[in-house]
Amino acid sequence: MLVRDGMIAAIGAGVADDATDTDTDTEVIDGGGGVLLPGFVDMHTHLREPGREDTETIASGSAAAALGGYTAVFAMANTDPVADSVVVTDHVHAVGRQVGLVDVHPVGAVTVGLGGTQLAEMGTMAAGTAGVRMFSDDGKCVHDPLVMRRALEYARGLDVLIAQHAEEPRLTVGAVAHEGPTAARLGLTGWPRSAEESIVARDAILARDAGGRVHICHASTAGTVEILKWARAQGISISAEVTPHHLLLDDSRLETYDAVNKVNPPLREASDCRALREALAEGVIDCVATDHAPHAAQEKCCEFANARPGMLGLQTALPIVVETMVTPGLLDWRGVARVMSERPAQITRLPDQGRPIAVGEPANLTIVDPETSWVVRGDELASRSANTPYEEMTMTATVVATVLRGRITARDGHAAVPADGMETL
Ligand SMILES: NC(=O)N[C@@H](CC(=O)O)C(=O)O
Ligand SMILES: [Zn+2]
Ligand SMILES: [Zn+2]
Repeated sequence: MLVRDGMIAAIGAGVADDATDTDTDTEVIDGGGGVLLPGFVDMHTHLREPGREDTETIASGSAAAALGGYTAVFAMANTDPVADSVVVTDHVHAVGRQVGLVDVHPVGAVTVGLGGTQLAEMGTMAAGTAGVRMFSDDGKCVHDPLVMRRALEYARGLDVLIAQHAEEPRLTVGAVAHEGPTAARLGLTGWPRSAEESIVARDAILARDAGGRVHICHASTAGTVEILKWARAQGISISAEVTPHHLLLDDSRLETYDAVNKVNPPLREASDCRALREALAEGVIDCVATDHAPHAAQEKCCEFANARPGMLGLQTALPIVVETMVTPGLLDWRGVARVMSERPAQITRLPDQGRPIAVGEPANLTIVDPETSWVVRGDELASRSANTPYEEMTMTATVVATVLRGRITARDGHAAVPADGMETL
């Protein structure tokens, strides 16, 4: 494949040789018989800037994304200050462009300060230079049904997406773990499946009547899958994502009380993992999103009940999709392109991501070596935090290179220097 001016210029035997003969500046990447995919798109990333730059910056998170094979990420709004105004969303977008390792699309908050009562100025955020196209109070649920209804009505008019963190707060007071036999035995307060499912069902019905598009963040239960099937059959505009950790891990991980396994929604049971994998294979769940959630060591190395929920995800997503979906035969590589790139780009209406690999298309690409294994070490990841539940685990499938509009943003485990030479990495 020949890439020129950020676009795919030619594909076929010999095009690279011809190019290097005529232009000595041409960079050559030998794919080594690996897999060429459209660059991944993450609908759910926490970059922690502004406010908690000690745990992640837009630069460090962008490097992690490029190393994970991503060419676009959506940065959630639960920063400090909250991304509930055009000042913050345009700032995040501008810094993302300056860094230049991945397209950073800020997510706008649905309600002022994630407070759940007063709608944020979605229209001005959508009209800003960032062109915000997705709104979410993620971290908190838009639990008031009237506020959610209004948000969906406005979203319809603006043609933007509302992404819901589905958690009925009255059912999760004090909850820190999946409600089931494991939590009962360990003495941890339970978070029932119904806390998620009741909101998913309610929001499907609200979206039907408002005519807006709703997206379900981090689907975690078999019951959510059943509700999604029902809603789709009704023709409701609903989409959903699943995280790598909910595909791979279950609540047996909590035995050690190590808070690295604490996450919202909580790790569920093995039967839920199976249902989520099948739903992703069948397209009932549209895509994989990381919910990359960096936290400082002191926020994780404490009593389980007091630890912050969330885990790193950008650099480990692909090998987990390979392990849970490709190796068991649930998805082929075409399917990986669908769930990691094409569907998230379609849901968020990104025009230049998740495109076919063809002449005239933008060169947003990921080259994967499906055979090579590596060992996860939190302190070696590009993130400023190290809260990975996969410490010392061997992962198979390695990102050889990531290309953003023709520029190599990651290669052989090294992220490119940010576009303007920023030193904040
Ligand atoms: N997933 C998490 O456990 N934590 C997320 C918030 C969220 O996604 O709900 C965070 O911001 O840390
Ligand atoms: Zn959430
Ligand atoms: Zn999140």
